Amino acid sequence: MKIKIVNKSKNDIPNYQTEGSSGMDLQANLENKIVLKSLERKLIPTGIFIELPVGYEAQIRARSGLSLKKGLTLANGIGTIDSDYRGEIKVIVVNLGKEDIEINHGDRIAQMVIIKYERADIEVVEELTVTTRQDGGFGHTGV
Ligand SMILES: O=c1ccn([C@H]2C[C@H](O)[C@@H](COP(=O)(O)OP(=O)(O)OP(=O)(O)O)O2)c(=O)[nH]1
Ligand SMILES: [Mg+2]
Repeated sequence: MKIKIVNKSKNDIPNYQTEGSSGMDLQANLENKIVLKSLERKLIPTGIFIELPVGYEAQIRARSGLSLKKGLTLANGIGTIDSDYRGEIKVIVVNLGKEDIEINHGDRIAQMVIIKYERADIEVVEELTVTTRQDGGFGHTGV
């Protein structure tokens, strides 16, 4: 599938790092470096604007290396980019580590995965169908 990208950043367009990567890395587009204190969160611009076909979303996800090594993750878990959004893609980072984290221009701070989604028509009912599980959850089958 194809998406349209406008690149207003001073970085290259986002790209897949390996043949089988599902996410393309997003780079920070910054005039000055940002320092994120422990538990601090900030909105990081990318300078990237995309247009997705209807029926597709983009998910912004943390990069595991940064999460593990520095505690840099996303405050919104997974960011959702709607197919009708035409604004700049921004990344809501949070420092879950104890040390300050420096973010410099060009740093690959997150990754973007393009996903097909369904929109549901809602049928309001009085009862749901019975299952073996019923309301069991949250570890009711054991850990
Ligand atoms: O990590 C993110 C999450 C969202 N967005 C942009 C694209 C998305 O289409 C829009 C709205 O995101 P979302 O629906 O998650 O936020 P909201 O708080 O529900 O805002 P809105 O009322 O504008 O939908 O913000 C980003 O750039 N980065
Ligand atoms: Mg919303």
